[in-house]
Amino acid sequence: MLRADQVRVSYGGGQDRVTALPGVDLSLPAGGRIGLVGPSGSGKSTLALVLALLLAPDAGRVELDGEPVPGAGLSLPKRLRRRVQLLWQSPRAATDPRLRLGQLLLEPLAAHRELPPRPDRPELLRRLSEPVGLTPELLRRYPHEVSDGQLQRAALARALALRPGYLICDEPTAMLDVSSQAGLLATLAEQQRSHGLGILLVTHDRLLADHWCEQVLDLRELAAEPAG
Ligand SMILES: Nc1ncnc2c1ncn2[C@@H]1O[C@H](COP(=O)(O)OP(=O)(O)OP(=O)(O)O)[C@@H](O)[C@H]1O
Repeated sequence: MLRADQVRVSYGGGQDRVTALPGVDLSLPAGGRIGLVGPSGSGKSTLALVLALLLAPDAGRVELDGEPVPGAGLSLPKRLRRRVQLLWQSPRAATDPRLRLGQLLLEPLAAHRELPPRPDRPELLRRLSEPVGLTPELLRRYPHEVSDGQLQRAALARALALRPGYLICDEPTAMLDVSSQAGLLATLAEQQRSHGLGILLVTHDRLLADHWCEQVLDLRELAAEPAG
């Protein structure tokens, strides 16, 4: 279970202070599929960053499989960081344009010193890319040589490379056309089933959330007091 307990986040200071999350609870079960909806500015992305262990809340706590998470980002031990991954809305903003897709997939493994010897890498790349439908030919291309849908698939394979227990998806289909959206959601569902991945789908699209998720939470109802 990945849990946010009375999580509070503010940005800025003085007159510019904005309370993005006023004290919010959310639980994402291992192997569960939870939707998070709410209007623009209600704090969905902020809560996504907190749950992805990238932003430390001002107050409240985050718990990962029963263990309190002490802080966020690079201050956390690698063994905690690898357990939760984030799939961003824009794959172009989230990927290094100088790396071929195959290199993008292997990068997290290199960062965690888990890259196998060179002769074993083609097999590893095949294992990472096949479930998301990327061909070896696409893996040789740079991000500017592929579509948004193909790049988002590479971003998903990259997020799954370290075999996380939880995946936070912040509007992952917003930049994609309808057929790429359906393909990505089908791949996510398959990962949930086959690997017991817990998935939080952040979206402004209530219909999509109702259709795809086992439970849908509205951030306005989670907030203990109105954001402002
Ligand atoms: N880095 C930041 N600095 C200052 N204010 C911020 C920052 N990030 C978000 N905010 C503010 O915090 C509030 C919540 O923003 P957030 O992006 O979490 O909402 P959201 O529900 O994801 O919105 P959207 O659906 O438009 O992406 C908003 O009022 C926003 O303007």
